[in-house]
Amino acid sequence: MKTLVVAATKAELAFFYQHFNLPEGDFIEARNFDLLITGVGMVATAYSLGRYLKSSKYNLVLNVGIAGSFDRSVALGSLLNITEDIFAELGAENGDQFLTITDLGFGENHFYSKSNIRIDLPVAKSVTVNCVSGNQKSIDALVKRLNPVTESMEGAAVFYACKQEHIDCLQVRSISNYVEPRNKDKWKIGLAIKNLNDWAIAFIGDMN
Ligand SMILES: O=C(O)c1cccc(C(=O)CC[C@H]2O[C@@H](n3cnc4c(=O)[nH]cnc43)[C@H](O)[C@@H]2O)c1
Repeated sequence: MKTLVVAATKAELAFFYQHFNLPEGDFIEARNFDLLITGVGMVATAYSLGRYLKSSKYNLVLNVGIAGSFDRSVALGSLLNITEDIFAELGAENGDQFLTITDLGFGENHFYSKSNIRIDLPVAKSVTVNCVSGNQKSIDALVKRLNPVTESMEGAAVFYACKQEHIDCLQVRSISNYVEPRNKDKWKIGLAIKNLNDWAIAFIGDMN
């Protein structure tokens, strides 16, 4: 059985590709792990994992990527172990009230990582969104309703696919920005990607 390393973009694993001397491509089979680049967002992620998880080859999915933090005490470039992830927008508005897909009786929107592998990083709760939050009113509403630490565009989709296929899953996110009205000049993408790749290289190295 193998580990499947999953990221939304190749750029988020640039140093990992270099370190393991991986060829270009969105699905790569290495000796000790496979790597899958899904594309950004929950739809691309679910489609891609649906294609590749069916092979029954994997005992662990490791989802890695950058993310925004709602919590200003989390330093940009720091890594978090996301153990809980929620599809924040999946449901229905009922005036000022938000009804989750569970409230509507159509399924689940809240997922947990399931793995016995201990990783030495602070744990955090995340939300997964289609639209990166950049409006102070919607940010305040999201924090009030779900109190997340981080936000990504894929995490809960990975947890969902792994739950469907009964495969253990870890999600490690490196904080590239604070969730605030959009100002990409303040994002520390390079630092977040470097720290994420150093961690992923060591993790995969230690496992094999
Ligand atoms: O502009 C670049 O150089 C660049 C390089 C690598 C990746 C990116 C991305 O924008 C990746 C999109 C990816 O980032 C996650 N993300 C990061 N911050 C947030 C956020 O505040 N809210 C939601 N998602 C965020 C997300 O998972 C995307 O897949 C750019």
